[in-house]
Amino acid sequence: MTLSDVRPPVVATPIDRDLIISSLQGALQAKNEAAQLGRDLAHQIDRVYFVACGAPNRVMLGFEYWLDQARTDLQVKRYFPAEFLALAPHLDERTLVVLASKSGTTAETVEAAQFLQGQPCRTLVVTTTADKPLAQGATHLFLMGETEQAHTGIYIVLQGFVAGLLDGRHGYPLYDAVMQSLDALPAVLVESAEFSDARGKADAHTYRDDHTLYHLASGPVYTTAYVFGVCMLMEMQWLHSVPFEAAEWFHGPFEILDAQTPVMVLLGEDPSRPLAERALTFCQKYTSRLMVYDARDLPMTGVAPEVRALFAPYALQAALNRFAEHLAAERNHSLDTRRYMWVTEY
Ligand SMILES: O=P(O)(O)OC[C@H]1O[C@](O)(CO)[C@@H](O)[C@@H]1O
Repeated sequence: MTLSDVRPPVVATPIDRDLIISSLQGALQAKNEAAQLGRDLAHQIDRVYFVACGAPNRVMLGFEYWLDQARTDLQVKRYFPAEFLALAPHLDERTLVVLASKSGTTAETVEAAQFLQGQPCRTLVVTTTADKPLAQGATHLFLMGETEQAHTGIYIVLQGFVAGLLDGRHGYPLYDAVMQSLDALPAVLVESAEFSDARGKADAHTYRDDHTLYHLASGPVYTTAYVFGVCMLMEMQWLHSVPFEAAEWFHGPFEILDAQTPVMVLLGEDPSRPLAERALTFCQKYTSRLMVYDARDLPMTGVAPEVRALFAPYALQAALNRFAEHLAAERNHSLDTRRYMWVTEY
């Protein structure tokens, strides 16, 4: 008898509206203070470095995109903590380094924070609770509280900060819409999950025996392609699950496609959407095994129309979480299983 014979079968976790909504209350409160800090620092800083691993790093990718799109004159860069330390970019009193971590314990991120304590720059840290190693010594600390939704919580806090920063520095016409819509985001996550649950179940059944999956997305929606493709399907399902930037699809990767290749295309509502649509048109021609998740199909109730594009990656993520839950059940492979991460020395 093997271990899998005695373990209970994996089941998809039901959508828990109250848990999702209550888990994000700390982040929603912190975002107001973060927005105020953004305004306060608007003319005190010239550069913002975003530093994190994994999913929080890809949340920051979205801010890089939107800060560019807003034509800010701030210098904005995003780093993995280990690269940040190895490169040691310019730091001075007009530099803000933003660090975020769901656990607050990720070694590379904590090491970067410790290094920064001896530097002339400011730091802004987002994590869960004050006892976490990452919370120590930050110039500005934002705590979400223990949460099941730390990835979205980090987004909420940093979105508040970035909205305040842009408004204070350049004037940001979307400021009020962003801040009000953030309050609706927890319910939007529930809504998107409920809206997509049956479809996620069907897709999980269809693709249960595939070991390779490609994900295509453009602009800020690449955050979702990465978090779903890598942090969920690679890390939690051990699948060969590869996210690609749609902008690069025609520069090599598309050669992998044949009629049996499973591809997921994620469509957002930001200016990069036509890039993903172009990749989709190509995929429709050459593979019959295509999944399209389009933010335009999601109601996003309570999100102002003019800021739907900012929220689309998170609404899509909530939809895809249902696919992951059902895939875990179909494959009888729990999303909590790790063989190396937090288990071995690395
Ligand atoms: O947000 P944290 O706790 O720093 O964790 C980062 C880790 O989380 C993930 O984003 C997802 O599990 C990993 O890719 C990464 O190692």
